[in-house]
Amino acid sequence: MSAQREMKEKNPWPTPVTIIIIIVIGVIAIVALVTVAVLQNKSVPQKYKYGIVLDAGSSHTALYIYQWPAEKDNNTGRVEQTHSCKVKGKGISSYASEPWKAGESLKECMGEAENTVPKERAHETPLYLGATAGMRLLDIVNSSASKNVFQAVEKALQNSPFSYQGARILSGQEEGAFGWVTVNYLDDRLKQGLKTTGALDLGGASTQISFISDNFDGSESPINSVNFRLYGNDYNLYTHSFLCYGKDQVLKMVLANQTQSGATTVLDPCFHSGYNETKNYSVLYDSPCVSGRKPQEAPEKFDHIGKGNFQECQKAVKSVFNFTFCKHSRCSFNGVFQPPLQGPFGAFSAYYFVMNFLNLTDTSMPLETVKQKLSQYCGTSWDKIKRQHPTVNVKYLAEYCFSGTYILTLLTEGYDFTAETYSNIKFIKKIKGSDAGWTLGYMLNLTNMIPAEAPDSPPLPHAGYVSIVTLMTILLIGLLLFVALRIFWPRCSKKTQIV
Ligand SMILES: Nc1ccn([C@@H]2O[C@H](COP(=O)(O)OP(=O)(O)OP(=O)(O)O)[C@@H](O)[C@H]2O)c(=O)n1
Repeated sequence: MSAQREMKEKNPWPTPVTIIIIIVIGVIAIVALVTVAVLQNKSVPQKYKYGIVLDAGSSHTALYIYQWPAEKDNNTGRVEQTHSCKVKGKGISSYASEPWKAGESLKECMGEAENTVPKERAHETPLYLGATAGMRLLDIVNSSASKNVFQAVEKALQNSPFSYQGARILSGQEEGAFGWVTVNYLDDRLKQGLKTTGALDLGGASTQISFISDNFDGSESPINSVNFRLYGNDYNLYTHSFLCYGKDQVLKMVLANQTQSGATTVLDPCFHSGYNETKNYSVLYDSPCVSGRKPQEAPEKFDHIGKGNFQECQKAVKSVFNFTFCKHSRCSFNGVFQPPLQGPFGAFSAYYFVMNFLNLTDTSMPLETVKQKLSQYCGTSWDKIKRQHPTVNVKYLAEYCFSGTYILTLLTEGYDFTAETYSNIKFIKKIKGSDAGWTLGYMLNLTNMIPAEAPDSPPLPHAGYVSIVTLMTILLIGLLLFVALRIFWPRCSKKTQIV
């Protein structure tokens, strides 16, 4: 047979039935992938767990409610402040002579807590009360009065629907350390093992400084050392709390220094000219921070008259610091060891209230300019100040010149911030919606919400998972398009074959 050339067209692809099956499987696969991706990323209605902390400070009590995703309380969910309530009236230590009022005072804020925490969560919501320097001082002068106040407070809290976990006085060291934990937790520095921020807390009766220093391992002054292991990282924190160095007690100490002669008139450079109030010697000297120093021949009252002079005020404030003795290699003041300052600092509580009022929270402003502005403010007459701030509580208003001067003196002379390092301080009230202060750190610690070791990460991060699903979907669509082209435009896929 002679060689015959037979031109024969042959389609190399599967039959239409096979192709339809492939398309159907492909479509099902895409639908399944998209459904899974959508379901994975769908925002399910979030359920929360709650925790409540009462900060019983020297000047006032505040209630904070925290929440975190219920399914993530195995240390991975973010805890955030969802509500806060300022208790009306003074701090619980001021109810020493009528303790039942301390319990009564909490009722309004406890009511707000009941309205905030869902009823079904209340019984499992831990409730803590921590008292700070006001109660520390009361405990020193009258421990039975302090016990009575706690009893009254406990009674009020035990009657709440929450899971009451107890009320106690925090040590100054705890107050400093938990403030540091709060700031660094909220900044996400702990989980990521980043360099930490120091914490500066100024209250009414005490002040705290806490930071990590490469030059501090706790050996020189063990009482200033707190060790943590958090998310797999070790921290050796330097912390110190100065009792009596909160701004209300320092004001008493400065005034005590000015009234040692038992005078009936005191010309005070830290108060505005035109300020004139009659005050009681016994009220001024009622605190253990100045007790024993009341002049023997003191009259009942004295006229507290403002002079409005920043430089003189600085001198008067400096007189409450002792810089002359130090048995360590270096000290801040009053013989307290302090390693060299290191890193950025967050300054909160009264640091923020005062500097914010004075419009001096911008620390990029040269320190000299800050002093000039404060000097100008202190030199303004009391009448003008009152006219300029008609809505501000007059008690606070009268003290801002003194408070600003004390803050600058404490930071620069006390802790040794310089013109260069002053800009390392950031005056803060809140971080990502939660107040800076010891309460959050305290709750995180008591509820074991910060693990010592880093939690295991999932085999695939969320972003990786979404990328893989997207890639596979694109590939499948491409494959289906390719197959469809082959079917509907067969010529594109036909090749002339020579058999
Ligand atoms: N707008 C405001 C609010 C408060 N203050 C002052 O800030 C201090 C209160 O700070 P805070 O952190 O609330 O202190 P306490 O917790 O009351 O005090 P401590 O921690 O020492 O017990 C008080 O001196 C108060 O007069 C202020 O100057 N301006």
